[in-house]
Amino acid sequence: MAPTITGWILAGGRGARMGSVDKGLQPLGDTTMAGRVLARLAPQVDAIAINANRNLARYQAIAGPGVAVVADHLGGFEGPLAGLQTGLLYCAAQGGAQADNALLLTAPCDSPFLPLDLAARLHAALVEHDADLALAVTIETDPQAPGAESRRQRHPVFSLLRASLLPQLEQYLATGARRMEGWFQSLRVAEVLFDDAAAFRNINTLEELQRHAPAAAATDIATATATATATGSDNDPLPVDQALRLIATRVAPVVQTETVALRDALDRVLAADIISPINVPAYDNSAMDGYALRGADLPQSDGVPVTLTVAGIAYAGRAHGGTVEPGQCVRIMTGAAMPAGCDSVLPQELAAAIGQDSVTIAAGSLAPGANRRLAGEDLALGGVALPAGKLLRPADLGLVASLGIAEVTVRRRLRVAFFSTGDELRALGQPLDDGCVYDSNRYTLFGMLARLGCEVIDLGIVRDDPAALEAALRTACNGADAIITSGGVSEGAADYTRDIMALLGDVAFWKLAIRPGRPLAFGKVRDGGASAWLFGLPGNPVAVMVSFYLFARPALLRMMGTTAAAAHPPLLRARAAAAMRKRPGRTEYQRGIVAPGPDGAPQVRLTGAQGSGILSSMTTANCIVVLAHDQGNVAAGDLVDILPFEGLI
Ligand SMILES: Nc1nc2c(c(=O)[nH]1)N[C@H]1C(S)=C(S)[C@@H](COP(=O)(O)OP(=O)(O)OC[C@H]3O[C@@H](n4cnc5c(N)ncnc54)[C@H](O)[C@@H]3O)O[C@H]1N2
Ligand code: MOO
Ligand SMILES: [Mg+2]
Repeated sequence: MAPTITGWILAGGRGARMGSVDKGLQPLGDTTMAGRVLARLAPQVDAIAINANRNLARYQAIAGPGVAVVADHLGGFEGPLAGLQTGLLYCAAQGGAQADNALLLTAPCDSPFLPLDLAARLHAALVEHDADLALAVTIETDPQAPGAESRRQRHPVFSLLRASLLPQLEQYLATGARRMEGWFQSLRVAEVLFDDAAAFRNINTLEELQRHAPAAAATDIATATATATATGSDNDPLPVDQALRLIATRVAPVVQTETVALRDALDRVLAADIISPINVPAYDNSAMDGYALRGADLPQSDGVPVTLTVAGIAYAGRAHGGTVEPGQCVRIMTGAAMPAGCDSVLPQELAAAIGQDSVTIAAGSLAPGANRRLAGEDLALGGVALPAGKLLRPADLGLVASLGIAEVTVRRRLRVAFFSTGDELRALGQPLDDGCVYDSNRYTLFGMLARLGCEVIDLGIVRDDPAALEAALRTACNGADAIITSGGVSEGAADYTRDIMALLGDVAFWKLAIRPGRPLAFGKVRDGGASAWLFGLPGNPVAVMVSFYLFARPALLRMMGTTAAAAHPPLLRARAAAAMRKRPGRTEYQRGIVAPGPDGAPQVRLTGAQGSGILSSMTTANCIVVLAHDQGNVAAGDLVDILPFEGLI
């Protein structure tokens, strides 16, 4: 299960070095220090809250509704460790079923330049080292003494920790100790080195604040570059989970909603919980065709048979009006309301004898209460029938209909622009000149986007020409929420995508530790006031599909407003029919065909050559075999992970 990360902004200090002002409330650019930290942290986490000990109402105004502002559990400005404790208590209170998996990410309110990949990188380290806590580290050099030795600086207030540490922290606090680093000594701590020390700089004095205010507007761009430094290079490609995390922490659901007729809601994302206005079923009813009776009338388990008088008949939609007296029963059909007084139904085939107006029941043939469907047993009045974020499937339409609801509010459709790049590409209908290929990526992309229910904007083929590329991206920004391109992201002499994307926005280029799909660009591109998230996918036809499914699709689903669970379908296990070659140190996505093996359990074989230009392998396959980062060669008979292409729905 994916962890839930709660962002926790530490704003509970006295601000001693700022003349006791409330640091988080100091204006910075067009917002406040805390507002800025909130804006940078919120996209990285699942939930966020502010920890403040003064001016709670003003913090609430900055945070807006839905963001909690929480004062320290220990009163009296006891320092950041008390803030941490309050954060862990907050997680526990929110926790529910997720509690074991909950994480807290702290950041101080006076660090308006904090990295946009803070959560992603700390989380990756926490998992990799199976640590209790991950914290940020930078290398500091003294600007006054450039030649002097640099030192490692830990930033304990930028920590990601497991919410389950609360009892340990309470024990530590009970000793009277209050130092963060003191407590950390008892924990498994993973350090994460960030290149950009300036991102962690905090503002301590009013003079510093004045100095930084003008620069604040420019920091989005500066930190975009910091994000880009998490790039992964040829020698050190970025693992899949880090890239996914980075993407997930940045994109947010579209805000607009629309109300549509129930049938039009198929494959759309529910914008608000559907609360059941009725009980379903609305009344107790029979699950069987047979005889409704009083459980108390049934024979003792070792007793003699009982004969009941049939006092009437109940149909679905036509109830038996009267009350059933002891010794009586009612002939009843499936779905008919239970007559007053009855609590059990004898299926007719279980009757020992059926007479003209009587039924005989043998001992032990029925338990009291059997075959009665209770009012509200499917959906209870006032309960959440479907949660916001649900991608509506056929069953969901039926469920909503069972509540009598004819229209639902869904998020608006995502608008996705896409184009192919390459001088060698020819559109369908054109002659295939020497050295050219037909543009197939726009068709696979169209299909994949249409399946997601996106509004697609096809911008055609764009030449390997910087000006043409720039124009296409600018056009795409206007009117699209996301842009998908294929080709030109590698390092060939005609691969311009990277330069133009960087020119137009904040784009990270990665070499991913995967195959296929190594080069990938992700980020935001802008044109005037318009902007869109951009996925620059590699050109090879299999790479474009694999990188779409693995990276773009989950991000688009999140933008559509689905819950994280929907964005990542579960991997299943199948037995390898034959050996598979696999190099450790990268995740490999091989095309497979899964079918029942000799024992009936799923067995998978590869489609043959796995080159990333062999598109036919994608049409032959019915699944992707996912071979994990650290995994080596697979022997015949080993279990491997697979991602099936087709779901039932
Ligand atoms: N020196 C290096 N070369 C390459 C590397 C590398 O790391 N170092 N990575 C290789 C990998 S892996 C891939 S994938 C590709 C990615 O290249 P680009 O994104 O720059 O894509 P192009 O060069 O434009 O095209 C690659 C390939 O795909 C064909 N293609 C492109 N678009 C389409 C389309 N719409 N329909 C059909 N086929 C398409 C194109 O003709 C090329 O054959 O770079 C490797 N090189
Ligand atoms: O991404 Mo490339 O297709 O790995 O070959
Ligand atoms: Mg290329």
